[in-house]
Amino acid sequence: MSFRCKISDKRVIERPVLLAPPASTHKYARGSAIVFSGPPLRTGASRLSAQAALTVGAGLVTIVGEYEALKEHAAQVTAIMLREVDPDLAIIDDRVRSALLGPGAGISTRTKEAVLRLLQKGVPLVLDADALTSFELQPSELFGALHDQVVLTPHEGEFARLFPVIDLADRFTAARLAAELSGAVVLLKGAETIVAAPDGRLAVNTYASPWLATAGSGDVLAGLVCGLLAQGSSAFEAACIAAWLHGDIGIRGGPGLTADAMPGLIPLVLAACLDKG
Ligand SMILES: NC(=O)C1=CN([C@@H]2O[C@H](COP(=O)(O)OP(=O)(O)OC[C@H]3O[C@@H](n4cnc5c(N)ncnc54)[C@H](O)[C@@H]3O)[C@@H](O)[C@H]2O)[C@@H](O)CC1
Ligand SMILES: Nc1ncnc2c1ncn2[C@@H]1O[C@H](COP(=O)(O)OP(=O)(O)O)[C@@H](O)[C@H]1O
Repeated sequence: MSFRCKISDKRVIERPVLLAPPASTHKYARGSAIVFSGPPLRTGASRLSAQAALTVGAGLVTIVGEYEALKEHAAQVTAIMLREVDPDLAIIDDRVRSALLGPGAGISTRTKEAVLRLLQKGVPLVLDADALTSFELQPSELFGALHDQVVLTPHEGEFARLFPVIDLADRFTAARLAAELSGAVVLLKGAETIVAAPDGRLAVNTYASPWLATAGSGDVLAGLVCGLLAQGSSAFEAACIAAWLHGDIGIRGGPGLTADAMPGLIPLVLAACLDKG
């Protein structure tokens, strides 16, 4: 594992410690991640996620999608690989350590089916945005298929759609109940981000900035979680570390910060976390 997660006695997430990869490492040892693309003209969100996953340290990141969508990505990315999606998801082979689905995916039966197929693969998984909202009418269908290496990353709107029975007035209790109900780690986004695991672990990230409230910011966060899962962090730790790193991106970025600029700040954030010992 590349990061040590630190949480205070008061359940506040602290600066994580980044361990440099061993001299003998190679890109597959650092972890291979898959990010699912949105359809043509909706590819930006998944691209932001993929850039964040790669920059936070996954050894390889592949964007998977339909051919016309990949053409858009090809005009924008270089280090990130592109592969056409196949119906059986054979792309999720033994080397793949994490996946992300939802940013820009579209709210549809197609997205729902893709989520359920992906969950059957058992790979550590981040479900964000439209992958959550697509289950608004039948959340139990999603909950029945989740496993404990899944991280759900709703903002309050998405949370209310997926967990209509849970009152958001107390966000700590809401996140804890949602993790229990769904059986997955829940990262509830907002000015304070709460992370809850089905086994009762709970943490909060207060180290953030309102400059993070900008379109695509959550897509970057989802990509960070995916990139950390690829490197071997557990679902709960990946969510906690990502929330802190994302907060630091916001603090460093400050006024004028856009999601496009966020991946470029990640190396500075990582350098400040690097274990010098
Ligand atoms: N560059 C891009 O391509 C971007 C694509 N995005 C994608 O656009 C799609 C829609 O995502 P959105 O999050 O905009 O919209 P949603 O489809 O989640 O709906 C937004 C609605 O949710 C409600 N809501 C309640 N609490 C909220 C909160 N805390 N934050 C935001 N909305 C809240 C509001 O009523 C708002 O009208 C997703 O697939 C997302 O990944 C966005 O992430 C923005 C950037
Ligand atoms: N006022 C705020 N203070 C700190 N962080 C915020 C604030 N508002 C939003 N954020 C963070 O910005 C991100 C927004 O994500 P999201 O709502 O999914 O946007 P998008 O869908 O456009 O990517 C979340 O990580 C959230 O925690």
